[in-house]
Amino acid sequence: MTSCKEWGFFQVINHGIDLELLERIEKVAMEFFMMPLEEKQKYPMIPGTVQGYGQAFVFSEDQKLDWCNMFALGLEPHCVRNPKLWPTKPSDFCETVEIYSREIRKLCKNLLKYIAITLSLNEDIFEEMFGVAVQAVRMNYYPACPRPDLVLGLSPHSDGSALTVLQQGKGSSIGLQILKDGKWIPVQPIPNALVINVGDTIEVLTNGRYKSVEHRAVTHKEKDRLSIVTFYAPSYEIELGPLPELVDDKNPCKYRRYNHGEYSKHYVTNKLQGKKTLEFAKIKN
Ligand SMILES: O=C(O)CCC(=O)C(=O)O
Ligand SMILES: [Fe+2]
Repeated sequence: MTSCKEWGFFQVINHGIDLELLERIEKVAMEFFMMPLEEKQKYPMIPGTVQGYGQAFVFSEDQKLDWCNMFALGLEPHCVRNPKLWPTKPSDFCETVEIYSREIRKLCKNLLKYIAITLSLNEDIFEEMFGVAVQAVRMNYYPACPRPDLVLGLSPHSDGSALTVLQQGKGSSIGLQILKDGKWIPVQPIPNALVINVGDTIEVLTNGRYKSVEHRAVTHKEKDRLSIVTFYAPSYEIELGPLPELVDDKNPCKYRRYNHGEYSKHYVTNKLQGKKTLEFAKIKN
């Protein structure tokens, strides 16, 4: 957790999730991506939205695209689900996503407790504030790329979530990188571990004690890559800003209060550009 404050991310090995489940989710994700295009296109990501199969964060015809196919689904609360986008094939896809999501949700709740404890806050502070937390999953498939020097797998960004749980596919190429002191550092996968990213929402709530991590994905010449990414965030209805307990003379308030739904909308309607979306919340002197 201490390294997390400095780095904005960490890897958990003792996450308590059955390794068989981690394998199962990878299997159904890969089976989905390996289906013929016509099959996947039955679940299209409509431009300007982030659910379904396709490429998110595309806003103009001359934008250089990332080398990545995505398939994303809203999960919780149920009102964020679009049932038309839940695939019928592979046949165990939906069931596996449901079980996986339930386990990841428990993990997120636990991790938020630990974060609260490291800040000497009531351990339930985030849970009580978040309401029914919003959860979504995004599966990213990066095919091998003949010119990795010319195109990124996923452009630099921080996640708008409170926390993100990122599972790197077994046998995938190494592709996730984080920005630290102006340098891109590859995240070496630890077998069976899950990567946890601090998202923008935790940066705001903790008044910058925890900082969201800027990260990107690179492609590989010969190997493809899969990642399964869960975003965990407060309910869209809540108003949030730095916790008063973390604001004082030495730590002046760095972010304004805002509605989380508005922030989410701002996030998904802007290109991925490092931590630029967080400008939305920053108090400028
Ligand atoms: O594929 C990865 O490792 C990064 C994915 C990611 O950052 C995202 O989906 O937000
Ligand atoms: Fe991300």
